[in-house]
Amino acid sequence: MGLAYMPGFGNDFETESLPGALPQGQNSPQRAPYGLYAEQLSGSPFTAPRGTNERSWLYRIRPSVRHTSRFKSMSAPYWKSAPNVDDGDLPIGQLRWDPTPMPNEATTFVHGIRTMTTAGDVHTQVGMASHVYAFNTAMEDDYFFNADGEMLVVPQEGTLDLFTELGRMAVAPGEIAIIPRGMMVQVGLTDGPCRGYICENYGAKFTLPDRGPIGANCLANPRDFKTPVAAYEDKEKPCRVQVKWGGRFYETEIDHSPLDVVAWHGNYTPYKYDLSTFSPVGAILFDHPDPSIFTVLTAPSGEEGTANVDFVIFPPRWMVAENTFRPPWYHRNIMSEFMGLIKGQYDAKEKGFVPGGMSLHNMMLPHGPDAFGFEKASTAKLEPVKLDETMAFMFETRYPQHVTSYAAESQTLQDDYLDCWTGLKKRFDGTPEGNWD
Ligand SMILES: O=C(O)Cc1cc(O)ccc1O
Ligand SMILES: [Fe+2]
Repeated sequence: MGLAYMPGFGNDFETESLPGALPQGQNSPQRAPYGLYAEQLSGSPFTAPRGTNERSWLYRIRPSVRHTSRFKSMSAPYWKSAPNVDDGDLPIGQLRWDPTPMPNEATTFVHGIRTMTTAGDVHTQVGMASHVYAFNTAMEDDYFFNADGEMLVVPQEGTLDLFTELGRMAVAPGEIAIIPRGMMVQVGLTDGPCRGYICENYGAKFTLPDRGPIGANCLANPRDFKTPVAAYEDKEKPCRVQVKWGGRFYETEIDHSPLDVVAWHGNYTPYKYDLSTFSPVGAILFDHPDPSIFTVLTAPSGEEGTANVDFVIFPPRWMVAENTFRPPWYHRNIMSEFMGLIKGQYDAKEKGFVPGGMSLHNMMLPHGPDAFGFEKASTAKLEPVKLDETMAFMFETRYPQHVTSYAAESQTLQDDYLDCWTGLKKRFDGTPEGNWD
């Protein structure tokens, strides 16, 4: 697929797939070019301050009100929303899962989503959900939008073809994509079955974190975010629009494709980002910094420095710190940490946490390197070491993450996760050196 993208984060873009399709100098001409309908998609209240005001103007073959009528409920039993109170008494402990198996039957993206955790309350636009997806079949005449939140998609296997209202993106493992709240999408695949993770963000949109004293460069740079150019289909045949709204699912039949936006302008857009363009900043003399230095995107909660959810990565990097225990320290955290592994190994858990797997270290629950990792890092010669061919990530939220019954009862849940810490011996023997035998 030779797809084209426009660079920049939060830019005001304009794009047309037919010459002259985009009105110039105004949004609502009496008649839009090509007989298109003008429609505004508001991603923020009209009155939001400039810095967070987001909307796009879409010029489309039919207005989307022609795409959304007579909804009937649809079943998507594994996609849960917060508060997920029906699932009863579920484990709070440190949890870890093996990779979700690929489905055996034909499964599309929407039906291949399994919720692992939910946090906050979808009805008040607070919190998030962590999902896995595994699917093997392209959506043909099905289209989907999620009114409950934006979706941060983190592929682990297989390249996604995300055909959104504003254009088309190919998103491979090592890249991420954002599908804005309310934006129509059709998900296809290009190179076999797909698996990955989704952060469904019910709250304020993801944005770039401030860099503070780091300055004007490094971490995720705005130019590396890519928004698709306009693309449309003029398809007249029976189709379905599937909707997630208020934690429930609905479906409606229509007689044409809703991906009929010929031109658009604005700043409420889907985008993708290649994680290898993240320029990490880290410890160049001693100690292990807080993982917030690796924040790619942050979704604020309204309380300063307290994210509704952060998306943090652990990319390839050099470890050079002197006289330092280099892996993550032992930790208890008011924030809740859901982690996944896209490829390679994670330095706190060389075994057991595998690509496609997941872990959950919930609010105030202790965690840290396993016994093997502790031993190794405590005795290693501290030369410069490159952690290479690796990419782990974390969805870190201020709200406790409640596991779903699917996650708690899954065959992939590791019963023996806690054992990874049992080998942590008492080293204290009253001498300043401690006992390292
Ligand atoms: O592995 C984790 O739990 C994530 C994590 C990484 C790190 O470098 C420091 C703290 C932390 O919680
Ligand atoms: Fe942690």
